[in-house]
Amino acid sequence: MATQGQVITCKAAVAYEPNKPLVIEDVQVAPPQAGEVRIKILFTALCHTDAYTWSGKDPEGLFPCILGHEAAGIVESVGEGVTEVQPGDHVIPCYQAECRECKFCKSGKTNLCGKVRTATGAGVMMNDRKSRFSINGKPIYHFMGTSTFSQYTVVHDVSVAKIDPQAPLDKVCLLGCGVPTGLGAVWNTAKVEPGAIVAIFGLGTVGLAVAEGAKSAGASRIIGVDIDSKKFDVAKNFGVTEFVNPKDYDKPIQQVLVDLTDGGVDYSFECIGNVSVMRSALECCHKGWGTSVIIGVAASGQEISTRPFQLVTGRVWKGTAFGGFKSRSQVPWLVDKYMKKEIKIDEYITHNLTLGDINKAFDLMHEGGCLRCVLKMNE
Ligand SMILES: NC(=O)C1=CN([C@@H]2O[C@H](COP(=O)(O)OP(=O)(O)OC[C@H]3O[C@@H](n4cnc5c(N)ncnc54)[C@H](O)[C@@H]3O)[C@@H](O)[C@H]2O)C=CC1
Ligand SMILES: N[C@@H](CCC(=O)N[C@@H](CSC=O)C(=O)NCC(=O)O)C(=O)O
Ligand SMILES: [Zn+2]
Ligand SMILES: [Zn+2]
Repeated sequence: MATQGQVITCKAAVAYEPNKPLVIEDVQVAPPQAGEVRIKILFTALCHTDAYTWSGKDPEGLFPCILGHEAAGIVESVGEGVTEVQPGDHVIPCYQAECRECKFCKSGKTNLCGKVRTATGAGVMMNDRKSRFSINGKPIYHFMGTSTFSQYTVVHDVSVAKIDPQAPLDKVCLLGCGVPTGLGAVWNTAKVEPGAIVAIFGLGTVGLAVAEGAKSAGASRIIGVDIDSKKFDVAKNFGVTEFVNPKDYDKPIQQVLVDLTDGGVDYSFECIGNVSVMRSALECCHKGWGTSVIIGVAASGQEISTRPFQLVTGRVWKGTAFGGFKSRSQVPWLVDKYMKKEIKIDEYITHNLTLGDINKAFDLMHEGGCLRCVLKMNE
């Protein structure tokens, strides 16, 4: 193939500084080294975690960088020793790696993987602790080990899920982050059982995927909590059965939920990234067994708190990354579930734009009507 082993120059959206508009640049993408894969990204969506890092509030945020982590594409070339994918394979880059060899992967207790995490947190590749992206010789940092706001990216081989080539890449790109996170928070982390009462704080893509997961798990009541009442209509289509807007009440929202549910919910999910709401989500849980799962990402310096008595009396506080899914093993399974119409994806896509419109896409994200905006990379 003509580009194998060559530097590729392509378009990418570069974040030079926190909160300054992204700039579409000609970026040089070096060939993959041993254990690395270069991917032609065809579609990427935007996630709120991209906006979070761009805001400057992420302690791991490095600039200049190429953000993006919810995407799909085709393998362009592979480095030495890469055996599980080859050029032409359809893939989803996975910010949560799965090496199957490290202490985390072998524990059977977590989907976190330790193999490349220090490198991805430092915006570089593990082999030489350098970036594969540059502009006229000046390095540009990677982000989350994925950097999908580029027409080509280089990732570690442990961060690539090979998927059904029949799957539409403009849809299954969403399986790179938000939808699996919500579904997995219910199925893997909380393990919601039939009949359970569930409260969901925040009805964006992640919260709606929690609702979808809770409905399929057989929850009897799914209570959506959001300060934007416009979210309620769309949330019904994902399984939410009741709605509560904290702005409509004078008392703390946890008390409202305890009163509505004869003592509290069985499971709650925080899908916002607000530490005060995280407290409410824990404290609306039923004494003795209620479990609250933190999904939202809170800014650097933020801390959670509650009276220890809340835990002494049986409530459980948990968190989840990528919904507890093992990425390389289970993303292909999620793609298959979508192909069999067992999970939704299309319904989360409210906007379609191109890479050149990326700043507009971020503006849309901050407006209430946008769930996921998918960018076509090659226009
Ligand atoms: N743990 C993980 O693996 C992952 C975490 N995330 C995080 O999950 C969070 C949610 O992501 P999205 O659904 O994409 O965000 P989103 O911004 O689309 O949704 C958040 C929702 O919360 C609502 N909201 C805001 N403040 C509120 C309040 N005080 N009370 C009630 N509702 C409130 C908003 O109206 C909105 O509907 C983000 O923090 C994101 O960074 C996202 C993906 C993976
Ligand atoms: N660098 C951030 C980390 C934020 C975070 O918790 N990220 C989630 C994924 S959010 C996706 O949209 C995650 O998987 N965390 C586990 C991990 O290993 O990063 C910060 O420090 O706040
Ligand atoms: Zn994300
Ligand atoms: Zn591992």
